[in-house]
Amino acid sequence: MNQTKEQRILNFVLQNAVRGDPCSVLDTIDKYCSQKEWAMNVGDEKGLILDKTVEEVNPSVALELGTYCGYSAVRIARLLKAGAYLLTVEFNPEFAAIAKQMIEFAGVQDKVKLLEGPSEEIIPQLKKKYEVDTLDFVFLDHWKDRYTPDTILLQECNLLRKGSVLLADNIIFPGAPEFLNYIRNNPHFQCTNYPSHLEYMKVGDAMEKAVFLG
Ligand SMILES: CCc1ncnc2c1ncn2[C@@H]1O[C@H](/C=C/CNC(=O)c2cc(-c3ccc(F)cc3)cc(O)c2O)[C@@H](O)[C@H]1O
Ligand SMILES: [Mg+2]
Repeated sequence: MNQTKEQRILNFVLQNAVRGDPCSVLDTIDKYCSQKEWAMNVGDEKGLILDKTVEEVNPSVALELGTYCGYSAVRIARLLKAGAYLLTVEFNPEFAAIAKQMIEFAGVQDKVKLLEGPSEEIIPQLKKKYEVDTLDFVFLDHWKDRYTPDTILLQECNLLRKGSVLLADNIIFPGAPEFLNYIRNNPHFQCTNYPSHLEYMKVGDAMEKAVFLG
């Protein structure tokens, strides 16, 4: 049975990256996906915007929607302080299995909890089942038409507090126009746009930061 692209990416990491070294895992994925097979990781250029935002927020509890192969989970987890952790949500079992191995190989498994299932089911469970009080940082990188309903759900579940930071990928390409309209016209959020490029391509893209004002 021939391999999937995601399995090829994982195998390339297992054979070429340094076990326990998150930066080497990120560099190896970026090398494979820029030279051999494109894949929808946030990538090295937008990854720097993600890094800066995570460092600025310095979250104790972070949430990621859309784990995929685990690239941004490794990217975020490597920057978390002692005792801080990332909850990452993925509903495709194959991708979840790949991401789990990627996270473990990078050595950040103690900081990452991979939650398998659709975000609309997981988000309402975060307080009771996963003992979350509020979220300091949320990275949105799943289906683009889910950004708005999940942002509304996070508010309904009282998971955001004054100063919680959302960062959304792909504002330009593939685009999240409905989310952009929602969040920029919402008086409870202070938005900032970060122009960049689509991962591994010369196509324009951007990330949007939205700080919850309470
Ligand atoms: C039900 C809610 C829900 N709950 C839990 N997990 C969920 C979920 N909805 C989705 N997932 C998982 O998240 C990942 C999907 C991510 C979706 N991302 C893009 O579509 C995207 C596309 C391009 C691009 C494509 C083609 C181009 F030509 C150019 C650019 C670039 C990018 O950076 C992109 O992020 C997968 O693992 C899903 O299984
Ligand atoms: Mg993306």
